[in-house]
Amino acid sequence: MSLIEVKDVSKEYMQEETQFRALDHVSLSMEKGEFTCLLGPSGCGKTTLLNALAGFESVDSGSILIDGKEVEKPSPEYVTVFQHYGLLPWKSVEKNVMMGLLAKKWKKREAAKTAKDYLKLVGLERFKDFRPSQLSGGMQQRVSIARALAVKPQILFMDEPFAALDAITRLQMQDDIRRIAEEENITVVFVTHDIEEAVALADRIVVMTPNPGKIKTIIPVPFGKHRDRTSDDFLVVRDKVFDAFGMKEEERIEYYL
Ligand SMILES: Nc1ncnc2c1ncn2[C@@H]1O[C@H](COP(=O)(O)OP(=O)(O)OP(=O)(O)O)[C@@H](O)[C@H]1O
Repeated sequence: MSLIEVKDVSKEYMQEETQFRALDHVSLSMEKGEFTCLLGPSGCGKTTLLNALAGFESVDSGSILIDGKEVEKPSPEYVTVFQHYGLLPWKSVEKNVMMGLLAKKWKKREAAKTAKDYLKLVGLERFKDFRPSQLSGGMQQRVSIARALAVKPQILFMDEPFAALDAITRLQMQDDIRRIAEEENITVVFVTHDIEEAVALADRIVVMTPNPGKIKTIIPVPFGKHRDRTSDDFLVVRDKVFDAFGMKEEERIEYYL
């Protein structure tokens, strides 16, 4: 059995007195340790699906199972990282990272040690006494990732976590999260609308389309650890994704002829 199983899930919202189908018969499974990107344009239901997986939202029909159990509410085994870092501004970086551990009734000294280890993992050990406002956006997102990882989640849900970062920091963060997920054997479900980001990160890319939100296709990314954004293999997979969205250059040229 797969770690995550989404079976024939549909979800509708009321919009101006009409029903809007945000997810339409979505089925999908994800294996332990797999890095899955949910990719698609705005409004295709990526966040709705992620929130349903993380237990923040219910679905109208179908089922979502994690480890064989129906998802009914958020679980401490699964942590979500959002686009906005959600750090407490009055607490130090270290104390922010310790929060989840203290909530799990860890002793202060052990929580501080683990927080230090994870701050090291994201390259921020020497900033442990800083306040979040003294850090750049990329550094703050690293702190929120350290906080998420410190509780050793089985699954990490990430909703466009790098969307607010500059292009260079974003590339660096992509490499970091891919490396950390592998090192810690974490199952990651990552929402993005950036095709290159999905190819750089995923083991499998779930291509979604809107109106109603559906899975169009699933594209495997056979690179494992080695992700060279300039390699021919990378461009081939990227092309496949463009193709899935009907955006390939040849098609456009043909159209203009
Ligand atoms: N609470 C809500 N009430 C009404 N409609 C909603 C609600 N949440 C989402 N929707 C609608 O459901 C559709 C899917 O939204 P969702 O946020 O899942 O898309 P998305 O693919 O994550 O988009 P984006 O990339 O812009 O974040 C959208 O058309 C949105 O307007």
